[in-house]
Amino acid sequence: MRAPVLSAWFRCADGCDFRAALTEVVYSCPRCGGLLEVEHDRAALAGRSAAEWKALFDGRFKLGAWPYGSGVWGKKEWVYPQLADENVVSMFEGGSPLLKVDRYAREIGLDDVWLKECGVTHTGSFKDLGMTVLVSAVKEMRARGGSVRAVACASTGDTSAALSAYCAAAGIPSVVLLPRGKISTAQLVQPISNGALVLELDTDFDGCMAVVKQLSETKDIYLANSMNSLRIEGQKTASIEIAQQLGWTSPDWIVIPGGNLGNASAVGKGFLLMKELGLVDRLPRLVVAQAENANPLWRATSGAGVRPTAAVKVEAVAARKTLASAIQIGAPVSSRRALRALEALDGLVEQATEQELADAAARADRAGMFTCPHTGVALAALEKLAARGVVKKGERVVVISTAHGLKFSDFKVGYHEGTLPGVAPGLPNPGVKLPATLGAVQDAIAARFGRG
Ligand SMILES: Cc1ncc(COP(=O)(O)O)c(C=O)c1O
Ligand SMILES: N[C@@H](CCOP(=O)(O)O)C(=O)O
Repeated sequence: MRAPVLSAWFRCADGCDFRAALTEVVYSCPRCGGLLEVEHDRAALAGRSAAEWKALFDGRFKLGAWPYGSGVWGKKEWVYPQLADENVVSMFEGGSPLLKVDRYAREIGLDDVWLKECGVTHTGSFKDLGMTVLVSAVKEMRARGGSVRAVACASTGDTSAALSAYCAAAGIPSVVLLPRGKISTAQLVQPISNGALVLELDTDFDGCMAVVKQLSETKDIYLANSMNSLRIEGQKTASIEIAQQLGWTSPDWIVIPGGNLGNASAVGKGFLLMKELGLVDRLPRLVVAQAENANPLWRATSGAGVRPTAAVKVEAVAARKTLASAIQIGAPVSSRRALRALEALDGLVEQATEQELADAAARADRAGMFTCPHTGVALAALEKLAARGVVKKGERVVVISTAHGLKFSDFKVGYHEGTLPGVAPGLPNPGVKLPATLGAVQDAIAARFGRG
């Protein structure tokens, strides 16, 4: 079979006829101001059958000649087909485990729950999936003599970690704008270590986002946040991977935590493309979970008794402090994209209090996981939906775990020591401090498990 010629380009996601090459420095539609999306030549993609695509992707999965063993670049034809291989900047991202979490499922009254561990990756969060694409695109632009001098982002910690690592690997300068004192130490030290210019601003994430948008108006500083739709192309491979790991089937539900809301649209985009090209025969339903302290999408939808559709308008809120610090976002840039995905995937929006997210994360950990607080938000949402009978026994659920729990060790320690503000831990397990004697140790074992 002769391989079809594939290509992708930017187009206005809000329906204007604006179109631009992926090597152009542009993030929103110059005509209507809407965000862009990457469009693929879908007729050319349909030139290969579903069986051929599955065989190609399966043959490369976590194997194959560089860079095709990467979970993202193993699907290069669906991501950025015309990118030169020598410009790919990859850390072998993707290919993350999909765990069947039976003990946890039983505890919450379900029986087919899976955890997609997107945090088990080079910089410890799902942001690597999109950042490999964006930084590779920048490398390609610079190789062609483009004007980009540095790449910049606003961040609550994970985007900045990914940006700085990929830029360091490529030898491209990076600049990160962080809300001072509002991200974990582990996240702060990542861009510092990778040599980024780390700017800690006296504001919150939304304030940093406003500054970085202005900063990137000059075409020499390239914007790396998910409003840049190149990121979405990489992130959408997580949904393709989920279907692949489930034997090319869709689960009934996908549950994700939402902040700036790029990832909700990425999940939707991946499933819609797979359905269109026949790799799966149905779509999952999508749940976006927000922290109650930073819940603009929830307020505009479930909180107002309104079904999430593209017509809904999301008002910005002042995001309050939450243990799920990476989603402390009040003015999500991708709310329109997320609403479109929610509409297409018959989705709904749920929220979780600090107590609920902390206990849900601890419950999952007690069943062998090690979840970040954002994944705690998603799990708490799932627990509430299961308790209300919206998600039912017999239905297959995939929860996307977005970051590694080790980035949030203060959250874990605080929970078990009972020092988290506003949280009375339901499942505390603090370390037991003892004198160094056999008797003391035997007594502690007996106190927990009884005498043998
Ligand atoms: C760990 C983590 N989980 C979830 C999210 C939410 O993703 P999104 O901003 O794409 O909604 C973020 C970032 O916002 C994050 O860093
Ligand atoms: N949680 C994010 C917030 C920015 O999101 P982005 O996907 O739009 O870059 C972070 O880690 O910075």
